[in-house]
Amino acid sequence: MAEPLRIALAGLGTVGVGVIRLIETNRDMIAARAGRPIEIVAVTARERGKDRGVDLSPYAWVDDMQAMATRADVDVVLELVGGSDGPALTLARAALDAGKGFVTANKAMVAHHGLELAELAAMKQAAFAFEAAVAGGIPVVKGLREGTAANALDRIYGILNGTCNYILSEMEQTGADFGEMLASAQEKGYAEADPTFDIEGVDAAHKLAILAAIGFGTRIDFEAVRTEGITQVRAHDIAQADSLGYVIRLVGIATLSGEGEARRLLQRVRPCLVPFRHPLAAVTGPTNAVVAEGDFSGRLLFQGAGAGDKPTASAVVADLIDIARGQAGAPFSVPSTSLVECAPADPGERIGRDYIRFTVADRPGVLAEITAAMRDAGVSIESLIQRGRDTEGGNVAVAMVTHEGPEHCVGKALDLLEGSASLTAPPLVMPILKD
Ligand SMILES: NC(=O)C1=CN([C@@H]2O[C@H](COP(=O)(O)OP(=O)(O)OC[C@H]3O[C@@H](n4cnc5c(N)ncnc54)[C@H](O)[C@@H]3O)[C@@H](O)[C@H]2O)C=CC1
Ligand SMILES: N[C@@H](CC=O)C(=O)O
Ligand code: NA
Repeated sequence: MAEPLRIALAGLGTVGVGVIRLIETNRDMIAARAGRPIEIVAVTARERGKDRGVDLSPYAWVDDMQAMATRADVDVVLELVGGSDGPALTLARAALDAGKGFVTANKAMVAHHGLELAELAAMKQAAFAFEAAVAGGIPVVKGLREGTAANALDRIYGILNGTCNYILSEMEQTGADFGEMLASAQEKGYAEADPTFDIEGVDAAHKLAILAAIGFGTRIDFEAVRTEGITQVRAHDIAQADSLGYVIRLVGIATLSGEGEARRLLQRVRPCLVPFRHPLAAVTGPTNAVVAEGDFSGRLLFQGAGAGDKPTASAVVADLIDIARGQAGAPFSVPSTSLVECAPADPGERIGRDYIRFTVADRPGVLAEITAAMRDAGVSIESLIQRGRDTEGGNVAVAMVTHEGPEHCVGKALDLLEGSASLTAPPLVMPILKD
């Protein structure tokens, strides 16, 4: 058998321990498929003595994480620490600069610095891979990079955050409370170290920016992703959506439009109403799903576990196997210097239907004021639902569904209502996902 591929592993949390277990469990099979053994030689984390439920004695313990980058007995540095900058980024730069392969699950770092790292990797002829960074165990980076390589794509969208999907689908199915489900997602190892990245949509935005670059051949533009999380979604919205034939999911959508100079990229992460019949409606728990529409392939659906130790480890080790086989390839499908700039699209130009939830004072004339604002802004109302007298403090929730129209009209209507004494809380707008 050929020489082993020697790994230095930084980070022994949910994913790091998952990788150790996977390599130990499937050692012989992995060696056979990779054509050579994959061996962890050195590990590091914050606390040396912590019981992680795995035996670390076969591996050298390294106190200084950065020292891993230059060890002579290491071929690939595996970063499972997290954080867009700081020690993870320093390690990435040092490892690639030293000509080591570099594998990471760190979407925050790839979204912010992926192009720089890809350029460094190309210069040093070193492998750089991050399958686990997008949609955990789903081979969607590989799927887009290789499987759809012959297609022009104009829309990539999906459920990209396991924590949010777990929270929303549990709230929907069991009536569970948001905070309780977030704590449960953290306990199960789905959430980021800072879970606001999950619930505010930032984690999904990191992943969407990476997918857009791979699928469209555009330079990563994380700053242009318009991001809303799920913290404003109430049990009432979930129940209302259900009565209308929808579930609520946090969806990331990247759309490429126009040609040449007029080419525009719209990247958004938002809670959306998903029709029961749409494949994304059946995606529950920490599962992720990505839809890519190719001009020849048609609609492709990639679905699987988006978070958790085992699925994420599966994606990490798949990257290591590719490197062992000498098949790592260009991380963004084309050399990073060939990725093109694409200006952001105006979200107001989106044509679609929206769900709008108003929280209003329970008194006469309020609905007339809302519908007048809609009329004046050119928004056509498909349905308006106020069921009974609600909740706290004399407030009532009113749900509206619009007919298809330009999004800027909805924005104008909300501007007209801004400051109205009838509205006791800011409205929540959620688009209705098209089939
Ligand atoms: N948990 C999941 O389901 C998934 C996580 N990821 C990504 O994988 C990476 C790791 O995530 P988890 O394993 O969940 O995190 P974790 O918080 O469970 O583990 C992080 C590990 O890094 C170590 N660490 C942190 N800062 C360090 C430092 N300055 N020096 C040395 N060690 C340090 C910690 O001691 C810990 O062992 C993150 O980038 C995350 O976004 C990606 C896909 C799924
Ligand atoms: N926190 C992330 C983990 C995987 O990327 C999620 O919940 O999806
Ligand atoms: Na993946």
